Amino acid sequence: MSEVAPILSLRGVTRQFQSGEETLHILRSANLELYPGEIVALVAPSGTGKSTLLHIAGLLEPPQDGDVVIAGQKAHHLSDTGRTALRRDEIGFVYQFHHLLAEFTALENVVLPQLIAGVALRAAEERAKELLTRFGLAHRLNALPGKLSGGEQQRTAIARALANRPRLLLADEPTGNLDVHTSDVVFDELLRMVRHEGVAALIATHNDALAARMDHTVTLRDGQIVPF
Ligand SMILES: Nc1ncnc2c1ncn2[C@@H]1O[C@H](COP(=O)(O)OP(=O)(O)OP(=O)(O)O)[C@@H](O)[C@H]1O
Repeated sequence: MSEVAPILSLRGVTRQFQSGEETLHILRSANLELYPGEIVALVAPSGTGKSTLLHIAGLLEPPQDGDVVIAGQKAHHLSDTGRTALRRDEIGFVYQFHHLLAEFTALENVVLPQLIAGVALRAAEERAKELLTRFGLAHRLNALPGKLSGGEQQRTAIARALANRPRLLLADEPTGNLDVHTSDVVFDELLRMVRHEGVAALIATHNDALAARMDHTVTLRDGQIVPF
């Protein structure tokens, strides 16, 4: 039997920014391996590079050095189109703010990424209903985002991120915009859903109690990804 391969590998990933005269060494040859179904918390102080790391892992920006490997494919060997397809097919993103399309209903927001990926309308609607129902939103399918509560908006955004059955979920403070109680509930639902779907997840949070619910925690120290 072959060994299980990581769904995400970061190898020697380096990213620096120029701030006036100063060079900020945010990632210094950082390494990480995330295996299928593994749920890892990324907890580090503000400004240490969590969002930068998630952007690079999600192929939204390239590192200055090093490799990002998603599902066995080296991102820098791919064309722009290839990277876009890999991102669309394998990666779901959840941000602190939901970024739902305001003029589309909750259902349509979860259907749309599937249509873009080539899924037929009826199958996309089935999948969207299944996900939204699992998030307790069966009665809100036709609501516009502006009519949803903050928790409902974020549940819809999570359903959208999972719609195309990604093998990797990247989340940046996914409940950071919600009140403490709602954050707690939505976070539990997110984890339950990620486990149910067998998705590997890297989730940045400032909240140690939320981090403790994941499989393990890493942090950023001197530009390296290390166990917390
Ligand atoms: N495009 C950019 N140009 C210059 N500096 C940047 C750029 N993007 C990020 N930085 C700097 O890099 C550092 C890391 O930023 P990043 O947003 O990754 O941190 P973070 O850990 O996610 O912070 P927070 O928890 O506050 O969201 C910060 O000092 C930030 O100012």
